[in-house]
Amino acid sequence: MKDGGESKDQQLTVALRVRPINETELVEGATIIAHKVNEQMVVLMDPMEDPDDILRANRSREKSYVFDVAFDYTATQETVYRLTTKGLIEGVISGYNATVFAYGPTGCGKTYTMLGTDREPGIYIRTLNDLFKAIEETSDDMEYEVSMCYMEIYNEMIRDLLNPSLGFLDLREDSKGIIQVAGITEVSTINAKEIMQLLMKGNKQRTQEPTAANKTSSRSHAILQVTVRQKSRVKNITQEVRVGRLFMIDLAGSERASQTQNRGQRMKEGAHINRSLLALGNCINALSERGGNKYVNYRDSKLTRLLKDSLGGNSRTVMIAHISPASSAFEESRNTLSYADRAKNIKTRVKRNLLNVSYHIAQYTSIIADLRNEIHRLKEKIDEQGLMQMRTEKSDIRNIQAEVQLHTLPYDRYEMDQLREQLIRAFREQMDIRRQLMELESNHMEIQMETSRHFLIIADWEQEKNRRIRKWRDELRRESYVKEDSEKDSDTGDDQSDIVEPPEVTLARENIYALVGDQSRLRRQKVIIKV
Ligand SMILES: Nc1ncnc2c1ncn2[C@@H]1O[C@H](COP(=O)(O)OP(=O)(O)OP(=O)(O)O)[C@@H](O)[C@H]1O
Repeated sequence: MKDGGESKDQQLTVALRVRPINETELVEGATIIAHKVNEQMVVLMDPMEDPDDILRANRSREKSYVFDVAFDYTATQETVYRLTTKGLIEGVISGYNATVFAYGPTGCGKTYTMLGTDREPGIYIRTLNDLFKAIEETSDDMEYEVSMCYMEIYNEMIRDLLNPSLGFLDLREDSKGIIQVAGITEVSTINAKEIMQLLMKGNKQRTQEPTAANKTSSRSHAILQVTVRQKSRVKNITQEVRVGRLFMIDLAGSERASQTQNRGQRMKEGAHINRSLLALGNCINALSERGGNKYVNYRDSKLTRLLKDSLGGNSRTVMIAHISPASSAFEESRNTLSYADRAKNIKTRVKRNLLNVSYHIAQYTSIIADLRNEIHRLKEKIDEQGLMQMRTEKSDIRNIQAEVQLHTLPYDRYEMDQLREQLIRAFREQMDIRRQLMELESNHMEIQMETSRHFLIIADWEQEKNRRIRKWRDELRRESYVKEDSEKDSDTGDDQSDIVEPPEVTLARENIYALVGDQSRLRRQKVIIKV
């Protein structure tokens, strides 16, 4: 894998979604304390504020937070998707990495945003639908391979949600520094309905248990990873493969263990969930430090190891923070808001992932043969146009072919490099001939059109002149009947010398003369082009 050259700093995008207040909260007598003020701002009121408390009287009752985008209970799944994730798709199919993760306390709508329901599908399915559409639109020139895997991290262990029987899987770092889950099932279907079924089925495999805050609380972090490999259909010396990876993550609830009244197993989970989230928080803290000098420890948890590229490295990343609007959730909402607020300072450096796949020697030979044919065809075309014989003895292509025939496998690196260089030269020459030929053809056509236009002006004039002469003769004949003999002797005028050629016709004659000159110059230029 190498740098794609284009690399730029990118701020982590932070969105906030405030879900609708629910029945339980209303029954408990909660009031709404989180309000969306405009497209980016949310205000959180402190429900404990007592107007009679003199000590606190001077403190503000509310705190406002500004994010890249803010949603409240009126936002549809489509709007949330469009304003957070849709814009990442183009990058992913062009070889950039992207990550979207849902963060927030339990029961605040993370799974609703990411997976959604059959009737209100979330970000996963909308992204995949648009991704396949975008691929279809460009698949005339490009060849794509899409694969997906769906996993959970539960108690610091990784499980395959598409095939849980595989047991616990390990994280591995490959030679290019990319973190992979060893042995995970990769699916490569592009049927959106099938994918939704797979995800729904996979989500049922997620470790879910009721907590005091959510009846079907997801105790794990769920990760949907989509890999798009793209290569051009046009044959070239080196085949460039672009690899874009998209992570869509539904994190486990960020609540404190004590708040969900969890004991025993739930407490242990809480500790593990919090270990991952704590590590995530520490990474976010370190990354958001101005100046960026602080050491970032990704190795503290599986989640941060997997998200290393997404947070601090090569990825466009979107965080969607979730809160409840209820007064009973004030503490959690405030924590979530300040966590999300800090994340706004994170910058990532995005680069396109390029992979160069060199052709095998047999393919080089076949490219050389193709090139030879192409050059031969071009030479014939130039000959057809009445050009001189092309100088072929010195053709680089022949030298290349001679080289190829001379050497048999195995090729060492030096020889391969030389061949590659010669091929590139031959490509350039071929392009140059094409370009010159096209220019000549277009000049030739222009001259022909110009000449025809001038000939038309002259032909029109000749017609007009003949018409005038005929008219003059008719008049003369008529007059000769009625006029006396004496008059017959009088001056009849000079028929043709009276008809003066208009200046545009004279100009057309001059232009034709000049164009003939141009044509012979063009012919001389064509002669100069030699392969
Ligand atoms: N924007 C919303 N509109 C309508 N219903 C919502 C919305 N957000 C959440 N809900 C509902 O609230 C409940 C809890 O949401 P969800 O399961 O998505 O929370 P969660 O944050 O994923 O919780 P956990 O961390 O425990 O898994 C669900 O019944 C869900 O349908």
